[in-house]
Amino acid sequence: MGYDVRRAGWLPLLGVTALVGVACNLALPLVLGRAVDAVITGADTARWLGLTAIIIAVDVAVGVIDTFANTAVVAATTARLRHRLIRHLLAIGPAGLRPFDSGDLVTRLVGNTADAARLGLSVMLVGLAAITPIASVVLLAVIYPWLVLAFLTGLALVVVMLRVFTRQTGEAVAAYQRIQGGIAARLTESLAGARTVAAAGTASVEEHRILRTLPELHEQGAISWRVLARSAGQVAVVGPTVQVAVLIVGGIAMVHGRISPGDLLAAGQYAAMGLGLGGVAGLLNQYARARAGAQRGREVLDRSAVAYGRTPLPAGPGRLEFRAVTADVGEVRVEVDLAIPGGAAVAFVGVSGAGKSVVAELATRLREPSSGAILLDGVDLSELTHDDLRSAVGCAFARPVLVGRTIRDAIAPSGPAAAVATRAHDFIGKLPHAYDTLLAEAPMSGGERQRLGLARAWHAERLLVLDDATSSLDMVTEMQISNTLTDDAMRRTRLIMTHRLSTAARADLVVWLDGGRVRATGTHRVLWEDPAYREVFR
Ligand SMILES: Nc1ncnc2c1ncn2[C@@H]1O[C@H](COP(=O)(O)OP(=O)(O)OP(=O)(O)O)[C@@H](O)[C@H]1O
Repeated sequence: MGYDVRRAGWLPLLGVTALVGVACNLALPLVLGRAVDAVITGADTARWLGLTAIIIAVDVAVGVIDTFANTAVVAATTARLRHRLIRHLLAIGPAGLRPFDSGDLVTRLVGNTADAARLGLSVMLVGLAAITPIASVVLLAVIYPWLVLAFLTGLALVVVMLRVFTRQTGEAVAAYQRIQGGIAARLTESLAGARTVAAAGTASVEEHRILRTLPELHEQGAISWRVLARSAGQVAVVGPTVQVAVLIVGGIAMVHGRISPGDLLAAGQYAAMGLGLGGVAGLLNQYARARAGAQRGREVLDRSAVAYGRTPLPAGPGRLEFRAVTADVGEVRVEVDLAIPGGAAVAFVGVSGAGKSVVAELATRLREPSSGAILLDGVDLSELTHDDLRSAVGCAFARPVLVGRTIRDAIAPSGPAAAVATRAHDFIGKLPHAYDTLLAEAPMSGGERQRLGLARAWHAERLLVLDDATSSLDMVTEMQISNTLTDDAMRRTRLIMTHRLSTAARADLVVWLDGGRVRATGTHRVLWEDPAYREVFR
């Protein structure tokens, strides 16, 4: 998928207005020269002065349209890029996003998209900027061919300077954006752990850690400006020198009667316009920022989105099969070969790090297996359509992140009935606006958050996976939810990753994980005979 930032409704209009603007600028010296000659000779004065006025008026008009369209193009393109990036970010899934820091992603999405939105525009403007020097050469040749020689010498110098400028500025800008992303990443990390930082009293250490690359950021910013200033200075020296050379050649030609005073005036202006590439340095700087911003967006878009299949989920009891499944998680390999009967309540137990969460992610397709297949009622999860998979399978986590504005949003697509089943309804009823209470105005305990997380997952029609999702609940509430779970009225298949003995004891079946593998399966009562199994619950 490309990162096309050139498609925008206003861009063609901008191209036309910019082109008209360039044409006006190029025509003006010639027409002005004619007007001067007309004033000297007394012939056609009104015609040339009138034409001069028209050109100036058109130039002003396109300038106004240009400013408006410029803003419109950048705003519309920025919005489009942000939509596209957000859509893609959410489609990549947790596994694909792992290499990125969230703060860095925010920078890419907010700041870098605004830069990237100028890519099409700056490519067009840099392209149009080349018209003026080329046309100036042609027009100087039309006025008097020898003028071209003086002019080209200066132009060659300026082009070399701008090439050096483009390279240096591109490097500095890319480094600047990368360092900015790093600062944002550390800041988000720190904000997420604000409580830990406060408790440890390490705020100043954090401040230094977050901003430790500030000197490098400053250095890269300074390099960009130094490069820009140097180029502008060089162009400022070369420009007038070449203009003087053109005027000397032109002056001699005028003395010999080869060109008119008006021509000399026009030649002087073309020399200045053709070499007045100081503005191009600014454009190239904008182009470098846009390119670097687009590159950072492309890195995200290059990560492939989770692909869903086209197979609808057939009717079935919710039988879940792990067929020779392996999953490589960092250095660890999890291996599972297992068939879970439909409608069973299965507890997955094992010491910390045994692989319970990895199995939960695999069962809900939040992680892809490295090999093997996971089937729900005979269909590989990866072949199921998005809607069938997500309505059939739900997952609740130990530390749920509540998203949305209100409590109602946070448990959607489930509704109040799910909140009743997961014992969340009682505390929701005590909130000022019950289900319409804003999340920001509803301070919640860990257990209450877990109950909302459970309610959210409750919509699952066939497979419900609870990854330590009741670990913060008090004994009574946990027991109540366990009862609802073990006597599930919807007869769904339930995988319950747990450290709790009572949950394992109530399950139809226990899968004992050890070092990423299934060590044994059976009922809790039978497994309990094994001292090593009993050790898991110590
Ligand atoms: N993103 C990751 N990168 C590298 N290793 C990981 C990652 N996630 C998990 N692991 C490793 O995979 C193994 C299994 O982890 P998992 O979270 O599934 O254990 P768990 O049984 O759920 O533990 P707990 O009971 O503490 O939640 C562990 O060794 C863990 O360190």
